[in-house]
Amino acid sequence: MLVEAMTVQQAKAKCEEMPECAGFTFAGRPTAEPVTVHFKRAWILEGEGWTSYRRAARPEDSHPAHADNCFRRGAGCAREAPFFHWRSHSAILFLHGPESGDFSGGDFFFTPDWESEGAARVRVVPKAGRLVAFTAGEENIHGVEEVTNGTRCALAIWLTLDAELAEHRDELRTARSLLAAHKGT
Ligand SMILES: O=C(O)CCC(=O)C(=O)O
Ligand SMILES: [Fe+2]
Repeated sequence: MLVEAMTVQQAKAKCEEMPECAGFTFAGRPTAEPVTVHFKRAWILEGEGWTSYRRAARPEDSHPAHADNCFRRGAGCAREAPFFHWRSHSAILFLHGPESGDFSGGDFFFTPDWESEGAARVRVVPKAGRLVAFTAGEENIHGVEEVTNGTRCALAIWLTLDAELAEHRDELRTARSLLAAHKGT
């Protein structure tokens, strides 16, 4: 896909930057000197006397890191339309876990910021009846790691402190009148 002279270190960085890069090869043995690097779209090895580097496949998150009441803007998070800026709290109720055999992977995670490495993540393994609850802002960037098999089900619950923006105001009204009726008894 591309042939260019550079060091192996530079080639690794360049391959990471190109979404289609599967790896690269060059003639000869590993060296710190610049070499003629052949970047590869597909991983087909042929010929002798070449050194090859294959790019490690990074698992894709099934639900990439996000916050529930703002959207990423640079290093920060903009709490404004068109996002669900009125959300104050979130809760995820897991309906099953990997032990059910319904799916593999799919750990819920919190991450300290948008770009953090996987090692910095705090994971919650889904399990039937387990609930994770948190404030909905940028202090709780979270997501779901790759579901590698099957179908994963969870119930997401979002709460707001702004009664005017609640999606189910009729439910609020019903709750209020039930409470009022209860107080009267
Ligand atoms: O499915 C999950 O565990 C989390 C889903 C989530 O974060 C969302 O829908 O905003
Ligand atoms: Fe979320």
